[in-house]
Amino acid sequence: MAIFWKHLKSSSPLLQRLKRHVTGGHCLLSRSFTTLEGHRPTIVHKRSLDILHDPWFNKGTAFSMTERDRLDLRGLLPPNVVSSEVQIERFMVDLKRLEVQARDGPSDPNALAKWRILNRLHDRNETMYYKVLIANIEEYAPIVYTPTVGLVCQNYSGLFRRPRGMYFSAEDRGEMMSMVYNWPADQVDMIVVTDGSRILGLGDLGVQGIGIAIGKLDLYVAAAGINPQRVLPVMIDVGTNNTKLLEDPLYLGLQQHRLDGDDYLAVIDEFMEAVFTRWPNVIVQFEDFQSKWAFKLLQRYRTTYRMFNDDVQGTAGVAIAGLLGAVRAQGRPMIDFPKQKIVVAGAGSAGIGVLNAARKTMARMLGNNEVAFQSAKSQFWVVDAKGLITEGRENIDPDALPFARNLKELDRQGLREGASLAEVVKQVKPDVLLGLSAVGGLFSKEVLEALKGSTSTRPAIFAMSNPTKNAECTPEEAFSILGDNMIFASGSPFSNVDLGNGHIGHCNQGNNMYLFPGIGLGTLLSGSRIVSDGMLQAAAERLAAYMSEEEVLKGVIFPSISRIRDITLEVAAAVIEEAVEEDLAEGYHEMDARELRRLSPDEIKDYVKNNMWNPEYPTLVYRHE
Ligand SMILES: NC(=O)C1=CN([C@@H]2O[C@H](COP(=O)(O)OP(=O)(O)OC[C@H]3O[C@@H](n4cnc5c(N)ncnc54)[C@H](O)[C@@H]3O)[C@@H](O)[C@H]2O)C=CC1
Ligand SMILES: CC(=O)C(=O)O
Ligand SMILES: [Mg+2]
Repeated sequence: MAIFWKHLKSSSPLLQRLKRHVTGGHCLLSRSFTTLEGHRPTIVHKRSLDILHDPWFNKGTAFSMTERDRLDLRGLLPPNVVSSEVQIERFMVDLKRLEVQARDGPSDPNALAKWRILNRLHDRNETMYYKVLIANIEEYAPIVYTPTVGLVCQNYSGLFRRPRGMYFSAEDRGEMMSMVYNWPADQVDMIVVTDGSRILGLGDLGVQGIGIAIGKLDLYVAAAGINPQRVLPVMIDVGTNNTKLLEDPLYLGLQQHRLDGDDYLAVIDEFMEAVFTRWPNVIVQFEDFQSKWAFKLLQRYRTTYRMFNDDVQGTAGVAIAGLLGAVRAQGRPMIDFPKQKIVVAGAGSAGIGVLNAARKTMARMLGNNEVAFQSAKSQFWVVDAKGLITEGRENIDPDALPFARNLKELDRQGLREGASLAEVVKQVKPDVLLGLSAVGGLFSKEVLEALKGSTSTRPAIFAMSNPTKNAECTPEEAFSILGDNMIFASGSPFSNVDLGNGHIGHCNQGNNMYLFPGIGLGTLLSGSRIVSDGMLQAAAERLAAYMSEEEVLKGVIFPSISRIRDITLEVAAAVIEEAVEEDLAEGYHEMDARELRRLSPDEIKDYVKNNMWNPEYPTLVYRHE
C-alpha cells in the first residue's frame, strides 16, 4: 500500500509532464482537481450504469465507496478506488504502451489496436458490434477471444475505460444479495464468472481476468445468439498472489493476497446465492479458476445450481470430439478409440477433465462396466511439471491418482516415476500426444522426433494450451518433423502450413469455444435445472459427428470457426434432446416440458434457431413513465 500512496502524490513525473503539456507550464490541471473538493454537490437524476455512461458525471474508478453506495454503483466498478491523478497516470502509461505492445503482440502486430476499436464500438452500439463480429468471426474471434484476450487481460488496468460486467470482492461480504440488484437487467441468461486465478496459460491476473469473462460472453452472443442484454460477465476479486500486480500502483483490484480455505468458499457461496436469488434461471459458467478450486467448486455446486466449469467439462468434450476425429482420420471406426495410446502433458483442471472424460468414453465403448472402466485407464500416460506420474509419486494430487502408472509395469516399459516427456513418448510410442500444460514449446524437437516412432498410422498432436505463445508447439514445428501424415490441433488459431511439396498441413483449432456456447444455450432452452454428464457427452458426440468422413480423412477434425453459429445450434439441440431423454427438461418460456418432449429432432433445431438473437435494430418508441 505504501507504494500505492506514493503514486498518488502530485509530484509524479508523468503527471508533471502532463500538466506542462496541457497548460504550457501553468498548473491548470492541479488547480481544477483541488478546487473540486470544496464544491457544493451536484444534483443528478441518474444512478447506476446511467451515471457511468454519462460523460458529464462519470468519475469511473474514482467514485468513493460512499458514493458507490449512494448511487447504486457497488459492484459495477473494480474494487480499488483511485484518485483522479492515478486515473490520468494510468491512461498515459497505456497511451505510451501502445507502440511497445504493437511490436509485442501475438501473431498480429495490430491485434491490440483492433481490440480497442472493437471495444469502443461495443461500448457505443452493441447491435452494430455483434453484427461486425458475427459477419467476420474468423477474423475477429482471435481479437475478442484467444489469443488477444490474453494480452488484454495482462494489460487490463491500462486498457480499462468503461466498466463492463460486475465485480464482487472480498470486501463485499454480506452485501452481495443487495449489490446484485445494481445490475440493470431483470433477466440474465448467462453469467461467465472468473476469480482471475489462472487466465488462459498466463497465471494469476487478479481482477484483470474480467477480460476472459467478457470474451467468452462475446462468443455466447455471436455463436449461440444469447441476447447481449442478458449476459453478465463477473469478476470475483478475492485478491491476487501475483507480486507484480500487488506492487503495481495502477492495479485496479484488491491489493491483498488471495483469500483461501473457508474464507474463499464463503465469498463464492455468497455470490452463487445472490445471483440465483435474483435470477433463478441463470446459468453460471465457471472460467479460469485455478485447478485447486475448479474441481472443488464444480463438485460443490453442480447438483444444486445450473452451472458448469468450461475448463474442466467444455475442454473435455472438445478433446473427446478431437480424439474421435483423430481415430477416424486413421481410416478406423470410432469404436477403435479404446485402443489408442494417449500421452497427456498437464494434469491441471483441463488435463484431468480430458483424462476423466476420455476414460469414461473408452469404458462406454468397451461395455460400460467396472472392468471396462478399470482397463481403460491403462491407455493413458500423464506427465506433469515433475515428469511421469506414477503410484510412487509422493503427495500425489488425488485428481491425478487414478491415472498414476503402476511402477512394476513401468519397469517393463523402461520407464520410472518422473520420467521426462521425451522418454515417455520414446517408450510408449503413442497414437496421440496432447498438451494442456500451459508451457510454450514443451513439445520440443526431441519430443517430436520421439513421436516419429509412434505405432499409429497417423499420429495426432493436440497443442491445446493458450494463448499462442503457450502452445506446446507450432504447426510448423510439428509438420516439419513429422511430415504431413499427421493430425494437428492447437488451442489458439494458427495458419495452415505450406509443406512445399504441394501439400498443406491443416491446423485445426481445438478449443472449448466449439462447445460452451451450445452447452449454455441448450441448457437454457431445455430448462434443465442442472448440466448433467449426459448433456455434456451428447454435446461432445454431436461435435464429433459434425465433421464429414471426407473432411476427417483430409485431417480436418474440427470445423472452421466461420461455421460456429451452425455448430452451436447443433450442439444446443443435442443438449436439449439429452435433457428431455433424462427427464431433466422443464421447458423455457412458452415451450413447456410436455411440448418439448413432443418435438422431433428437426423441430428441436427449429426451436433453437428461433430462439437465437440476431443483431438487428429494433424500432424504438418513447413513452412517459
Ligand atoms: N484449448 C482449450 O480449449 C483449452 C485450453 N486450456 C489451456 O490449458 C492450459 C492448462 O490449463 P489448466 O489445466 O487449468 O492449468 P493448470 O495450471 O491447472 O495445469 C497445468 C498443468 O501442467 C503441468 N505442467 C507444468 N509444466 C509442465 C511440464 N514442463 N511438462 C508437463 N506438464 C507440465 C502442471 O504440473 C499442471 O499439472 C492453459 O494454457 C489453458 O489455456 C484450458 C482450457 C481449454
Ligand atoms: C480456452 C480456455 O478456456 C482456456 O484456455 O482456458
Ligand atoms: Mg478457460
